[in-house]
Amino acid sequence: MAMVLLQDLSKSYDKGNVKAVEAVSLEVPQGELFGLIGPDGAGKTTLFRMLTTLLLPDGGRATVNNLDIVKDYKAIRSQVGYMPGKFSLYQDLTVEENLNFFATLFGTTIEENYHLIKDIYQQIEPFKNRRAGKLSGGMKQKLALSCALIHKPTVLFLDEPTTGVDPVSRKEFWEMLKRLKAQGITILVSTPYMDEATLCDRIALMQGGKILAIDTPDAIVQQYPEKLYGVRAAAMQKLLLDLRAYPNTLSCFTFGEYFHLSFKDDHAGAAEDLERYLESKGHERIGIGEVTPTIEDCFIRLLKQ
Ligand SMILES: Nc1ncnc2c1ncn2[C@@H]1O[C@H](COP(=O)(O)OP(=O)(O)OP(=O)(O)O)[C@@H](O)[C@H]1O
Repeated sequence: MAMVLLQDLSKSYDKGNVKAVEAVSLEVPQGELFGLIGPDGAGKTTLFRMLTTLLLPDGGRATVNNLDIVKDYKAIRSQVGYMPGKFSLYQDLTVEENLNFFATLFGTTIEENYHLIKDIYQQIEPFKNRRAGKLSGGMKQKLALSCALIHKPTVLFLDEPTTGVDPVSRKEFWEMLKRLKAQGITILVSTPYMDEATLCDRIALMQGGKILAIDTPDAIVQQYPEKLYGVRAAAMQKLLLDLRAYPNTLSCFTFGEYFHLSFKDDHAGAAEDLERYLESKGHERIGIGEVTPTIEDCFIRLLKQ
């Protein structure tokens, strides 16, 4: 069963001048951990705000647990958990007061659903009398997730939950998400971090309000159509110019300490031909080797199409 269903969902701002979400269609089955991957401004927040009924769409339709996001907004609000991108809890309330507040708002108590948040909340419980505004980034994130979970939602929307959080807390956070998924909660999570894409069951790559690709992370990577090579040399700036000028270069972009390159004609010996060309241009310490594409490579390729 589709727990979240979007059909041509659209939203624009500034009298239609900014198309934040453009005719997005997708389906998330019950119990899936679904990732919305895209850079700042891709439209992730707008999409989440429509699905959590905080913003009205201006085109298309969507349902959450078979409830219409416009007509059935009240019912949806009691069923979904939402962790907005910006820290949205009450900074002057303590950890426990914040959690109590959200529990009361949804007509429940901390005790009733403690089992759901136990794993997460236990880690911040020693600081339960501390004001939320005085917590570290990782602790704020755990409190926000506890508050989003306290009413036992069927669907959880997490907008960039790991942005600005240290790598250890990020890893812990994804482990928590896996445990929540195991309890049958459907999770939609957005992130600008490509490495987190591989932790999702399926992902949608989003840019400029549109979905560029949607599939499992493995399938997206396997669909990369060309062989990809990592290239480096002593003078990287000159290398980029020379690689771009090389007649057999199909695409070339910066990737960590390398340039990732694919050939127009990837014949046997194409890499050796390139090496000779670079030597003729005076390059030293040249390294060329085939690399396995990552989600980030796929994203960059889609953006250039
Ligand atoms: N209230 C608004 N008024 C006008 N334009 C807006 C408004 N909110 C968002 N936008 C624009 O809509 C587009 C999508 O923004 P959105 O916040 O949904 O993207 P995002 O992927 O969540 O990125 P971010 O992480 O920066 O929030 C951007 O071009 C943004 O500038």
